[in-house]
Amino acid sequence: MEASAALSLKSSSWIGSEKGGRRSEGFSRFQSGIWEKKRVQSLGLIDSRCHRVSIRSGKLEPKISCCYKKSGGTESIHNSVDEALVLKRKSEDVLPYLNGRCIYLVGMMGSGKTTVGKILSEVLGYSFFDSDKLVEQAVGISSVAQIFKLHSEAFFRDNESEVLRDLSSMRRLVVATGGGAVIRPINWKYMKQGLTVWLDVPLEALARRIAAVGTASRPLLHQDSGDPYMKAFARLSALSEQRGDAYANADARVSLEHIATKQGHEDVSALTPTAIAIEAFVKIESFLTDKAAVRNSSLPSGMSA
Ligand SMILES: Nc1ncnc2c1ncn2[C@@H]1O[C@H](COP(=O)(O)OP(=O)(O)O)[C@@H](O)[C@H]1O
Ligand SMILES: O=C(O)C1=C[C@@H](OP(=O)(O)O)[C@@H](O)[C@H](O)C1
Repeated sequence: MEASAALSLKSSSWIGSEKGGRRSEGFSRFQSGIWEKKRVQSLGLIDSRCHRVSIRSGKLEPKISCCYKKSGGTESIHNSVDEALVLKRKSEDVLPYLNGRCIYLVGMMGSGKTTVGKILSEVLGYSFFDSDKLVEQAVGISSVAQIFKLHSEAFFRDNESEVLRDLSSMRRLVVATGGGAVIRPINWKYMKQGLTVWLDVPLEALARRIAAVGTASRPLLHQDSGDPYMKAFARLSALSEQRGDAYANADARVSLEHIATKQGHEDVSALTPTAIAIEAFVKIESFLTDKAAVRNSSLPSGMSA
């Protein structure tokens, strides 16, 4: 089945969980001395391995963590078998073009980088990293909010750049970056070693998601009082203004508004993370095949790269 056909399948609103690892429920953790792969869950038809590795002092330490949350331990994150199948098929289309290159997800806080990143990594058989978690591990402080409080945002940003630098020499990873990683040009140099994908989510939807889970883990949005939605919306708007076009540097843009229109939904909240992951593959494939076509067109006739 073509992705476009599957994207038009009826889907219901998706109710997810906060940043997987930020809450401990359903989050099992393993450590091992080798680059071990561990099957941690079964998502029906999909090979669902998910690994994380820690970086300390600029060195990669093979710490493997299972990072997918399924509330209640039984429900699948995929809306339907059809959706899961399309996802699998799209991943198989994209895999040869990716050729081991990493995928970096960029986007505002709450745009779904962690949620979608885990799905992409599982189906590709890539490892998953959350750059915020890697900074926490490198610094030895268990939350980004505490790092901001005990040190400063600049200290966090320096460590974030170091983490991205270390990741840039690796292959076969999906990385959920922090929402502010895009503001430093050096981070783009690191991320452009792989493929960058922008999850473009309307501010209203971001504010709704963040108001639902609270702002405790996101220091730039934290508020002591006031209506959670209104406060989150105001802060997100200001940040988005400051960041200008930074996200648009990404190689591929996944617009939730665009997917919702294609699927005939009025609101992006009807979209499942799997549908968003499928669109990410569509956009990645199109970027990579366009690039290959440009390369081939510059070769002498009869040759291909
Ligand atoms: N497609 C979606 N629809 C509704 N909520 C979502 C969707 N994707 C993620 N969420 C929820 O939004 C919040 C932020 O998602 P997360 O993946 O942690 O974003 P990020 O890593 O970009 O900050 C979480 O509570 C998550 O469950
Ligand atoms: O947008 C930002 O500046 C930030 C986003 C956060 O990551 P998420 O996008 O994963 O929430 C985290 O890195 C930090 O709180 C700063």
